[in-house]
Amino acid sequence: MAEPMSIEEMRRALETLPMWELEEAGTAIRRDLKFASFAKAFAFMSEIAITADKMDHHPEWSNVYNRVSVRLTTHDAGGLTRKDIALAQAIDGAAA
Ligand SMILES: C[C@H](O)[C@H](O)[C@H]1CNC2=NC(N)=NC(=O)C2=N1
Repeated sequence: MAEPMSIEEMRRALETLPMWELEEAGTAIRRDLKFASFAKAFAFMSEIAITADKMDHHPEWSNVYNRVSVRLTTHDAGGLTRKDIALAQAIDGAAA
């Protein structure tokens, strides 16, 4: 099981993810995305759903029309782990 990250490790990882906000408790990160259309938002979610399932690491997310809100945390570890950072990087890559 992935271990929660140390504060220092988290700080360094988040420097590479400027679009993500760390929740106050320090146990999850969030990013809000906006797309040109519902179809584009849904295509993004479909792509990430496949990636996340391959990684066996799944986002908490919601979609309203062309917006997608994503929250990443590792439930098994009760906090942020390298798995969340890897999924955030995949999400940034798909949204670019
Ligand atoms: C059994 C399975 O590997 C686990 O339940 C995985 C599935 N996806 C997961 N996703 C997230 N975000 N956190 C987890 O702890 C987690 N655990």
